[in-house]
Amino acid sequence: MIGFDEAFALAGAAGKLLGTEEILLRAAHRRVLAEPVVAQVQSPRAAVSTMDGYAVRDADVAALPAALRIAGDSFAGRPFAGAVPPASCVRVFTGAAVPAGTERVIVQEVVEREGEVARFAEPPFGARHIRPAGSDFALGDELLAAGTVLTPRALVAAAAADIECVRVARRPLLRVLSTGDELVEPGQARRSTNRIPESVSVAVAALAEEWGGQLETAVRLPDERRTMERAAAEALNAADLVVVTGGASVGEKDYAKAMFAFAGLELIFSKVAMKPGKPVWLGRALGKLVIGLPGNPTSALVTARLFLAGLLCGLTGRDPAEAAAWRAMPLGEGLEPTGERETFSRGYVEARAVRLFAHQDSSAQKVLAKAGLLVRRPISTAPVPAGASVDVLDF
Ligand SMILES: Nc1nc2c(c(=O)[nH]1)N[C@H]1C(S)=C(S)[C@@H](COP(=O)(O)OP(=O)(O)OC[C@H]3O[C@@H](n4cnc5c(N)ncnc54)[C@H](O)[C@@H]3O)O[C@H]1N2
Ligand code: MOO
Repeated sequence: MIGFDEAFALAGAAGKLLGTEEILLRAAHRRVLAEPVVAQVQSPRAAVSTMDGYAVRDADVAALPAALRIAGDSFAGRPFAGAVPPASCVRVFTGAAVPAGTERVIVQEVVEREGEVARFAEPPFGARHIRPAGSDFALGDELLAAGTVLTPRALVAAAAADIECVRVARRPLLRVLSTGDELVEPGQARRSTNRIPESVSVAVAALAEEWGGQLETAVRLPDERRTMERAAAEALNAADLVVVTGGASVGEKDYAKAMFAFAGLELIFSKVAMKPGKPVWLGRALGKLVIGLPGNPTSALVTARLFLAGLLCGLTGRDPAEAAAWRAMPLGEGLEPTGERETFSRGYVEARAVRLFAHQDSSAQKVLAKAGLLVRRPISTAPVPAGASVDVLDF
C-alpha cells in the first residue's frame, strides 16, 4: 500500500496531454488553453474618456468661469476628426477617444451648455477622467498562459485580445464501466427487492466534465467475467480513459482488474493508505489509462475527486496540483485520532470553521449532496483539538 501523496503524484504524472484542436472562442467555455493568448490589439485602443462630458485643455479652464466653443463630438467608435481649435472643447462620451491636445474630461454634470458653447464654473479638481491607450494591456502582451481554463472571466480577456479561435487541449474521452449484479438504471430499482440504483457513474461523468473530460458512454456490467472482458476490450478501443467502479476489493466477484488482464494491464498503483478509498487503483492497458474506483459511493466520489481530477489535469495540459489545492482552515470541533490511513472526511463550514458530518460511512449517499469540503488528516494516534488547523479541499 502506498501513501496518498505518492499515489496522487503518480496519477498526475500518468496523464499526458492527448492532443490539441482549434475551436471558436464562442465554444471554448471550460476548455484548457494549449497555447497562450497574445493580445492582437492594445486596450484601450486609444486614450479614452471614462465619463460623459467635455474634453478640454487645462489652459482653457485655468481661469474660471470659462466659455468654450464646442468644436464637435467624440463617440465610442466614432472619434472627433481633426484638431481642436484654441479656446474650444469637444463633447465626449464614455469610452470615446479623447481628442489629441485635450488633457482632461470635465463631467457634464458641472457644465452648462448653451447651444454650441459650454460654460465651466467649477474648478476641475482631481481626476482627469482619461484612460491612457494601452493602460490595460499592450499589443503583444500574453494575457492567458497555456494551461489556463477558459472560465467566463478568462473568456473576457481572450475576446479582448481580439482572438476568434483558440487552440485548446483535446477533451479526454471517458468510458465509465459500473460493475455489480445489483445495479440498475436509476428509476428501475423499485421494481425489484435485490436491486439498487447505480448512483456513481452519473456523478463520475459530471466530475470528469468539470475537470475537462467528456463522457464517451457509461455502461453497467454484471459480475460476469467474460462479459466484463468484452466490455473492457470495447472500452479500451473507444475511450482515452476507462473508469471502472466497484469490484476493486477482494470479494469473489471483484473482477475490475482481472477484466483487463487479457490486455496486459500494468498497475501504476493499487491500494492507497487512505480512508475512504483504500482499494483505488490505476493502470495502463493497450496504451490507455484505466482507473478503478471503489464501489462504495462516497469512496468512489472521494477518489474520483482526487485521482480522476489529477489525471484529467495532466491529460489536458494542466498542473495536476490544481486538483489538490488544499487550504488551511480551523476545526470547529475536536476530532478522534485517524489511525493507520490518511483520512479524507466530508465536512461543512459553520461560523468560519470546518465541522465533519456525523455520517462518515463509505457507503453514504445522502450526505454527499451537502458535503462541500474534504477534510484531510494525516495518519495519527493523537486526538485533534477544536481550533487546530486542518487542510480542506473543495469537494
Ligand atoms: N475483506 C475485505 N473486504 C473489503 C475490503 C477489504 O480490504 N477486505 N475493502 C473494503 C473497502 S475499504 C471498500 S471501499 C469496499 C470497496 O469494494 P469494491 O470496490 O469491491 O466495491 P463493491 O464490492 O463492488 O461495492 C461496494 C458497495 O458499493 C455498492 N456499489 C458499487 N457500485 C455502485 C454504484 N455504481 N452505484 C451505487 N452503489 C454501488 C455495492 O452495492 C456495495 O454495497 O470493499 C470493502 N470490502
Ligand atoms: O476504503 Mo473503503 O473506501 O473505506 O470504504
